[in-house]
Amino acid sequence: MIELMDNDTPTIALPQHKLQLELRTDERKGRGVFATIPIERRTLITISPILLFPHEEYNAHGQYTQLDHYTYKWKDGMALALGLGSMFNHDNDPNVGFMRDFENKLIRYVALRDIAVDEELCISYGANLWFEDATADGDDRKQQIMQQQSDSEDDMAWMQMVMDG
Ligand SMILES: C[S@@+](CC[C@H](N)C(=O)[O-])C[C@H]1O[C@@H](n2cnc3c(N)ncnc32)[C@H](O)[C@@H]1O
Repeated sequence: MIELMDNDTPTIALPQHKLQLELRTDERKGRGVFATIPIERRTLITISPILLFPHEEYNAHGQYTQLDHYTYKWKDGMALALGLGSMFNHDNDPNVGFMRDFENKLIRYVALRDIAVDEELCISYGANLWFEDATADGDDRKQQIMQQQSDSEDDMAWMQMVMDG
């Protein structure tokens, strides 16, 4: 929820601490986010404020650093999600969707379906991966989901499409 204070600057609630999540490490994927309690579909998992790198700065420096494994496409450049947002691994059948909020410079992460205890919380990075996907299985529908996310300008529309199944 976003509230405007008297001076019109937004105050953004950060409810992430209500959910009991863990960081666990996988040999192939590195660190990832796991549920320790059941999470219901449509639950807001976390909100990550972003750090924006303008295109010029990113092209000159960022793309040659570790940042390139973590950044999201943004309106005017590339964005690093602060906090848990940078820890979600990729799955081509994701159980977590994300919505970029360009105006408030943050990303909201929402459960796309019910998530069980010990399940990893994964997002889709889209169709153009830069690493060997440890979870790929070549399923047609999943490939289609990835491609549609890559093509979509609208995170909300993509999430709706996945949730409608
Ligand atoms: C945004 S980071 C995710 C957090 C990362 N695992 C860590 O430990 O910092 C993205 C990186 O995680 C790894 N990764 C994410 N999803 C993966 C997957 N499905 N298969 C293999 N590696 C994955 C890749 O090395 C990728 O560059």
